[in-house]
Amino acid sequence: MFLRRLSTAISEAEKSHFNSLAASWWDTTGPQRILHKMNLVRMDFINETLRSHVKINAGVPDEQKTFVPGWNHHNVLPGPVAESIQTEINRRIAQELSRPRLSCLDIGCGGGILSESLARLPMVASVRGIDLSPEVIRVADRHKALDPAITDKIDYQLKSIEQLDKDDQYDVVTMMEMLEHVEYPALVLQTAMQHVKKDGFLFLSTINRDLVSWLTTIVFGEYVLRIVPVGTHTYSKYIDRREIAEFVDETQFRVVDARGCTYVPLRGWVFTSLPDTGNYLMALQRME
Ligand SMILES: C[S@@+](CC[C@H](N)C(=O)[O-])C[C@H]1O[C@@H](n2cnc3c(N)ncnc32)[C@H](O)[C@@H]1O
Repeated sequence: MFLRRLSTAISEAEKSHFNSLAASWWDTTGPQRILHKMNLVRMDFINETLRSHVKINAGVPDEQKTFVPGWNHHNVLPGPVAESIQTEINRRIAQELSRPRLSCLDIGCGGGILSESLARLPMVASVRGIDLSPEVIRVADRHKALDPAITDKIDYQLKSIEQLDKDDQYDVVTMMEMLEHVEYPALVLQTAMQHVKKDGFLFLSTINRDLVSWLTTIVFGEYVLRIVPVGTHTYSKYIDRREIAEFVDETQFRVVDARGCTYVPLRGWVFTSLPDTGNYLMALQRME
């Protein structure tokens, strides 16, 4: 078990499974429809986290930092502040949120559902999407060309996480619905963390190993409702949120947020307050 969690390779069966889904990746009523629907909650999660951690004094010379003593350069204020200061802070937050400045890496990007949404955020300057399935990268590349507003912001590359240049670092690294498909998640996670800049974020979504997730993702998702093809998931590859926390070096990263999410028929994906049951999202921030 321990060894399984230390190497990174994806099995040939998983690889050909994703290649076979490539053609229908962008069909929002097809086999990947659950990823399309899920993308709404994951973008809310990413957006909220980035907005609440905007550094509005970044790049401002010390003498121009007019704010209250003890303020920690984030938009978190100690105690009551004058209205004019709050107005100035709000102005700078809005300015930062509309300035394209963040570089993103989307690991296991598939056909680019998340990569494209990231590229549409005004604060994002560039997105690199990597995946080891040639068919899905081809589909991602073709699809981004449909929207000139994002075409030049995204760069897709056919490569696995292990093939990334060691020195490549990004403000935001995402790894959505990927860890439950690799043979050895601990090393994949640790490799992903190496590519996060100081103060940057790693966002991931995956699935706990429990009865609820077995019932929702495999029994109902694959066999009863046929939402995803049979064989999409392997229960033994699911990873508990607590296991992820154990893989993380606490001197380097802190868990900023962890939220459960679940699919409600006729409503779509919603957040739950149960990150230890079923599907979940996590945000980690690099401190060192
Ligand atoms: C379920 S799909 C998720 C796609 C995308 N992240 C999303 O949520 O929309 C998982 C993807 O991870 C890719 N993948 C798995 N192991 C990988 C690795 N070691 N390096 C790069 N991509 C990998 C697969 O080829 C597949 O396209």
